[in-house]
Amino acid sequence: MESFDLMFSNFGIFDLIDILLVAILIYLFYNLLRGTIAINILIGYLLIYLFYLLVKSLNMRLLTLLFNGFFQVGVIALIIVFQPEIRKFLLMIGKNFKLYRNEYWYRFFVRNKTIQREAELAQLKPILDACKSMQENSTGALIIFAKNPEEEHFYKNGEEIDATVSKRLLESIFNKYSPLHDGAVIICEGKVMAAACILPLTDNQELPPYMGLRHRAALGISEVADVVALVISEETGNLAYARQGKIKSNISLHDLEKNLRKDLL
Ligand SMILES: Nc1ncnc2c1ncn2[C@@H]1O[C@H](COP(=O)(O)OP(=O)(O)OP(=O)(O)O)[C@@H](O)[C@H]1O
Repeated sequence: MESFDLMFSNFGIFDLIDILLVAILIYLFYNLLRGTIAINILIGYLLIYLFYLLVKSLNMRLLTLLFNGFFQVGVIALIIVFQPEIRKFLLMIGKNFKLYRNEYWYRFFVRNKTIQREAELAQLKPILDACKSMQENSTGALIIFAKNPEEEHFYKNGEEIDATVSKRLLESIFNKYSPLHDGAVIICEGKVMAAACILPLTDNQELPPYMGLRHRAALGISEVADVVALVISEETGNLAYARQGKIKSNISLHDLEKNLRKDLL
């Protein structure tokens, strides 16, 4: 009881902040793992650890020795097993930091708002027009908006295009008779960089059944790269929008424009 009192007599504001920060980190990490098979791996690992504590307290030497060896390389094993999740986690932190040093303030304070709006609309118009027409014709499409072509390697497996974005170009690529219609188109800095790209699929198990491979590829790439992924469903013509490992389905063209403006421009 005395040691308990002693422990709390030293408890200060920084301890409270410390605990809060750890709780936030655990919550963020749990959020990343939720719905993926990684959460099952973590639960398995924790169960083995509990079993290890049990055999240790019962003084079962042979089993303790065995588990000791396992847990000595535990941290390295965890880093290897959770490598994709740790990567996503770091990416998430980096991205949020980047938000503060983008051109938001410059644009907000310095540039004339009308000119800015016109320029933004001009950039988005061919994409929005193509989406509208593909929606009406129920043409399936997967479009990735990348921010930095140098950083991203996921489109290297597709067909390099490097052409200015236009409505007709997007429609031609996703026309079901086009040899390039399968896979994703990558747009970066106003250019169609590549088409027919194969993207990593998400292993999220909470997706509704109507989200097939196209949606899984959109969500998958948004989990591992700083991109926006847009899906037009071939079956329903619905639009879905994925970013930072989250996907919103059935969004309107108006919401699409708003989101693209917010996330890309
Ligand atoms: N790994 C991948 N990377 C990029 N595109 C992919 C990938 N896997 C599948 N696709 C695309 O998704 C198409 C198949 O989509 P599927 O019908 O499974 O998806 P969906 O999410 O149900 O969408 P839809 O509502 O359009 O049917 C393929 O023809 C291909 O163009």
